[in-house]
Amino acid sequence: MSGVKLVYFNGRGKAELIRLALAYIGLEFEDVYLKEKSEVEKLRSDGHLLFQQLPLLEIDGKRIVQSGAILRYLARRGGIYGNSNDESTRIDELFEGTRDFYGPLLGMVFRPEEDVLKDAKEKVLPRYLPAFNKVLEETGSGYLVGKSLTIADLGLIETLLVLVEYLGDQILTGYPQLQSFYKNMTSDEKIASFLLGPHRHPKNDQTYVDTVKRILY
Ligand SMILES: N[C@@H](CCC(=O)N[C@@H](CS)C(=O)NCC(=O)O)C(=O)O
Repeated sequence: MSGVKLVYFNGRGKAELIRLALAYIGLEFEDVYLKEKSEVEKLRSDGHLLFQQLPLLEIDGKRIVQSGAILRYLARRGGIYGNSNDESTRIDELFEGTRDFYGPLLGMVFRPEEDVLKDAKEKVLPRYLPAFNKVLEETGSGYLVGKSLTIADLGLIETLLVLVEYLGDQILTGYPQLQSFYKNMTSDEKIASFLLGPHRHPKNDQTYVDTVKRILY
């Protein structure tokens, strides 16, 4: 096992935030996209997937699964996980909030026929947009916790990027702190170069949805 490898399906899903985190903390890595069911089955039968699921990060001779564990590992390694137990706990609260916010948005891509979009607009957005806007207003630093970027900010910007991409930037109207956060984060040098670079996976489209369904179901 050599070099850093992120193994996932050919899409964003639970891997995109890991790609952003790897790029942000400056680790060179290779994206390994599995496109066939046989490739996933091989990893499973080789015993490389603890719970039979992806993503999988190979790094420094280790194999790590569970996106939350991978992201925290990278956050600790890159110094974007706070400086005390209290700070890390606050980061966890907000980071978990971004993951709960992001989850239903993935459903917009996979199950548009099930009114997921309507549900997202009526239930998910009113729960998370005001809450994150308020936190940013309280810290006043442009970041969710303290005065510098943490993994919680990366979680939030990835969620907002998907939201704006699918629903348009008017979705942030009425949330001034989130609008400035979106603007500042997308113009951050490291984030902007990730967004323009080779690791940013293109918007999930029907081909992607079909491929994932073919591999998984
Ligand atoms: N809690 C796990 C969930 C991983 C997960 O649901 N992976 C999906 C793809 S996004 C998968 O591998 N599904 C195949 C399966 O469950 O057999 C994580 O966050 O990494």
